[in-house]
Amino acid sequence: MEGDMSQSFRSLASKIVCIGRNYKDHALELGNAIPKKPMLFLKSSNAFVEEGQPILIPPGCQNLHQEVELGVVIGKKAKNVAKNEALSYVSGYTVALDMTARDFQDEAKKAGAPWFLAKSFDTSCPVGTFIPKEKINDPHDEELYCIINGQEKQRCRTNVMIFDIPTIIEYITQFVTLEPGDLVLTGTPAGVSRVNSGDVIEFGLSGKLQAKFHVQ
Ligand SMILES: O=C(O)/C=C/C(=O)CC(=O)C(=O)O
Ligand SMILES: [Mg+2]
Repeated sequence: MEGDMSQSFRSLASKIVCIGRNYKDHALELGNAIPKKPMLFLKSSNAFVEEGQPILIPPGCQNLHQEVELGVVIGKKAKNVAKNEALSYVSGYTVALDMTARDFQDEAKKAGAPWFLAKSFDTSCPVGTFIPKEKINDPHDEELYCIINGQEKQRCRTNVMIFDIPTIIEYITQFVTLEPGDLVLTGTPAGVSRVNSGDVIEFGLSGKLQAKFHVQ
């Protein structure tokens, strides 16, 4: 299973479960309260794009933001998984952008409506390469970064996540079965910003993964 996933896990990524407000500084930069339990939303598989494909700005969006996030790739079917076993369901990691149409999201928040269009439009999840779990000793001791047009926007260690990966997997699998190839995005640190047509976004995990995407 894990060997098969070393080149690309695109065809396996049937769903992308995202955690929101999982870094205190990001929750605060958008004026949100610190969550008491993981906050979940979903991106559909059409959001997934790999290097070489452009990031598209959805029609009418005036404020598209990048959010760099550590991605957890699920290796086997997971339902009602206990925290102490959760990492055995992980086949590896990646880094992704949770592209967010912030103006659509603000409108949805005001209306008490779902974030679907803000978060799950085509190309809203650019994803780097797959890193087998053996190459990451501790996913909570890594550094995420994001650079736009050569200017650093986000850099943060993963140890400051509010809910760690075992807690996230235990929580999700009480409600939703995770399948092999599913991707769990663990939330973004502070530094989200507006991106525009023509921008070049480079992001990754220091020393382990680098990815580059163009905004069309
Ligand atoms: O509540 C908001 O205004 C925005 C929240 C997010 O977009 C949450 C995330 O996707 C995240 O924290 O990574
Ligand atoms: Mg996010």
